[in-house]
Amino acid sequence: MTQTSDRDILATFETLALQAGRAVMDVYEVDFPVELKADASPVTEADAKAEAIILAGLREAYPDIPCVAEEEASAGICPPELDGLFFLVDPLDGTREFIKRNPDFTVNIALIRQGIPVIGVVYAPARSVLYSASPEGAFRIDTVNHEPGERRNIIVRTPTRVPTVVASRSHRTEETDSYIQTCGVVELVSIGSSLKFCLLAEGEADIYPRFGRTMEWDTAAGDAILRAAGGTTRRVDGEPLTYGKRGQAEDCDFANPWFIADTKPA
Ligand SMILES: Nc1ncnc2c1ncn2[C@@H]1O[C@H](COP(=O)(O)O)[C@@H](OP(=O)(O)O)[C@H]1O
Ligand SMILES: [Mg+2]
Repeated sequence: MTQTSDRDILATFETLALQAGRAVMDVYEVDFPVELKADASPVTEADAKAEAIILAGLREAYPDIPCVAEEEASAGICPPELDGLFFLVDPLDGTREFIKRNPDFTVNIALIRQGIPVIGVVYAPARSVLYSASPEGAFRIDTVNHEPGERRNIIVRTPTRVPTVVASRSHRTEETDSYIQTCGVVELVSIGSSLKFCLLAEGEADIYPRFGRTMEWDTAAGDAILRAAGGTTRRVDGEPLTYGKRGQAEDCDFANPWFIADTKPA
């Protein structure tokens, strides 16, 4: 695929994420019911509306590229073949934050090529910031009323003497806490959602250890942004995290192993 078409894909991602973010905020600003999925995780109409906007847009623009999306996967809907190139969509990451009215929640769209997240957008509509990345670089875009504003290049920072560690706000585990204790003196920041990757990508944090459950759609877009900004995400054995792990033959799994994201390149 050419650089030009990477650019087209990124532009499509940005447009769809901004549209989905607007729909998410329309729900956020009024009272909304919360349902529980089969795995007991919460879901709202914002998740469904945002996913419908993103999937319709991706399928119209790129009908040949399969899409794996959180709400479809929860309903058992998965493309039969991924063929080394597919989209991963988490329409509302940090649903618990959304429900608690904490503005960390994000809209996430990624392109996976041969197991690697190469293009991604993460939009935090309640924070008015869109992160966007392709092999050409990573950007932070301030938004105004869900329209793109100033765009600036971002890169990871050289680790500071007292590193800043980011961890989940709502899903911390004992194993993550034990790992953080091995890091010595750190500044600890708790954030819900894929914004953790973006803080590393823009040089505001140094390490994101996740010794607990995540799915590929939770991490792919943020991981793409981190990689384009100079960092990467590795399994605990040190190998870069890969995508397209669909589990047993026919099912939708796409679970990640534990990982550590940091500011060192792959
Ligand atoms: N016990 C649990 N209940 C719900 N989601 C969980 C969970 N443990 C891990 N997760 C995953 O953690 C993600 C949020 O991560 P974080 O806490 O870093 O924001 C959730 O994404 P969703 O909000 O998209 O469902 C979900 O996939
Ligand atoms: Mg998620």
